Amino acid sequence: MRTQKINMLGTTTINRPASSALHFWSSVPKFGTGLCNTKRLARARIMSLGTSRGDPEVGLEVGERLYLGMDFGTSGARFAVIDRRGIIHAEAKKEYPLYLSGETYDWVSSWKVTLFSLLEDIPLHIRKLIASISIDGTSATTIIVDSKTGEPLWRPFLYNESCSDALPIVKSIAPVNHTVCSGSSTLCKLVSWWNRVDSNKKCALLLHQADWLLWLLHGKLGVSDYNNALKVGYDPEVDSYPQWLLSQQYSQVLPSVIAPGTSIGFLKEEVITRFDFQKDCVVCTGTTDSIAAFLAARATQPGKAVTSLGSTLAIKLLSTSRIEDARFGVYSHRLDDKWLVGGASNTGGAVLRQLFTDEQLEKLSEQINPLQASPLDYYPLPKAGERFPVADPNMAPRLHPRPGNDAEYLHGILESIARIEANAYGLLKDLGATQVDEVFTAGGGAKNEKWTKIRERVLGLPVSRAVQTEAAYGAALLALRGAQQNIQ
Ligand SMILES: Nc1ncnc2c1ncn2[C@@H]1O[C@H](COP(=O)(O)OP(=O)(O)O)[C@@H](O)[C@H]1O
Ligand SMILES: O=C(CO)[C@H](O)[C@H](O)COP(=O)(O)O
Repeated sequence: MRTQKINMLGTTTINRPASSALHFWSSVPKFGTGLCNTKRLARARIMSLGTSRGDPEVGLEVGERLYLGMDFGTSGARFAVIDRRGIIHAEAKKEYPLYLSGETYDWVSSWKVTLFSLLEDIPLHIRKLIASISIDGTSATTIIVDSKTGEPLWRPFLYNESCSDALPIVKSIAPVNHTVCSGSSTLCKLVSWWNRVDSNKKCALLLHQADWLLWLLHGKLGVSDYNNALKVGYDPEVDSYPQWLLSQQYSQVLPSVIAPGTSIGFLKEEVITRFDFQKDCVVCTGTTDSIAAFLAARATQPGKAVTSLGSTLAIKLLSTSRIEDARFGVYSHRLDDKWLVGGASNTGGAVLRQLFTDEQLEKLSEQINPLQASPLDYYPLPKAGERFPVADPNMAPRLHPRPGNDAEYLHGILESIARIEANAYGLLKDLGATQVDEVFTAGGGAKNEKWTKIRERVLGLPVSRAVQTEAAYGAALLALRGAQQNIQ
């Protein structure tokens, strides 16, 4: 298992952002990887490794605390530790160890091992200052667990798994084109499991990946957040499960739901002891990975959007209107008093990783002229199945004809993914969402400046790398908010 230490990100002068409709998110100053104040960074690093003696230079006051965010993405997990100003004091990432269990991977073991291994990677002096923790995970990644022990009763359903067998049943109970009316929805996964002859229904409880990981830390089974619970049918507008769902027999397995970044309780004693956390360290509800990436980007005005170019392409557009239409894989997550409209395509980095290493991507991208359109027309998918802006579980990948020159091939793939992104934003506009006027990029693809220029040309919009590109930073902001609410 490889732990890759990401360089400590620099800090810039504290920007007091203009007032914004998004409450908390605009109250934490923006820090970026931009003009790094190395002196301040160096002192921050010293401070975070020493005891907190307080230092006006980097803003750490005596006794000041830190906030831990963890992102469990598709290919690996990351953490970021920030202070109340948003300065990063430690971060790292780790690929999942893979354990084969018969024909399939034991993802639950991979996630659990990675969780505790990353906690070990946080320097002890920083761990001792952490006041709250939050975790984001891949959306609709579903684990059915024993409601008494928390142990999984079945293998997890991953975020992009489609349980089309359950779709007719789900469509028969849910409103037309509701978010759950997609084979990859959490509700389809639950119904598919419930209808299995060997499902142990008596003591079952449904959790999402982030919920289960957080449970390992706080020990209170059955708590989720209204972002993760959206795709099982939770209605974040009325803050409850709808009656058409509560009247189903399997509603007994649904978790309770509270807002993201809400304190659930203190760390379990065994976690405090094992990792030397403070006894007053709280664990807060999390969110999904693409929402955490949106939070990290600090976009606070309607019309701003974040495209997460990770293994998948997940789009989040801040909108004053709520849109949902399962025919196209479009749904709206709640963010305080606004809506994050979008969806997640299966195109993205996973296809690139099937064809090129990260080093090859860098080398080949250098040869691309982003201002020149590629004539190649692909629909890049890692395997059959697409969720958004086309919702078709049988959609086949299109990656041919392959030119002899790999740089040309990559150019065609990057441009084709950009066209999918442009179609997605056009669809959101046609469905009535606030018109996008600027796109920030998160995820591994955000580092590719040639791709950013291709996307800017294809989208016809300003496209830039988000100030913070890691979802773990967004999860740390949730932990910070949870700690501040806990004090009030
Ligand atoms: N230079 C690059 N250009 C485009 N994509 C890249 C580049 N480097 C890495 N990637 C892609 O980034 C993806 C990993 O991003 P990440 O946000 O870590 O994904 P996830 O969180 O979904 O696991 C990989 O699929 C990889 O192909
Ligand atoms: O693609 C994914 C994994 O990275 C998830 O589906 C992504 O989280 C999008 O889901 P949501 O919009 O609910 O956050």
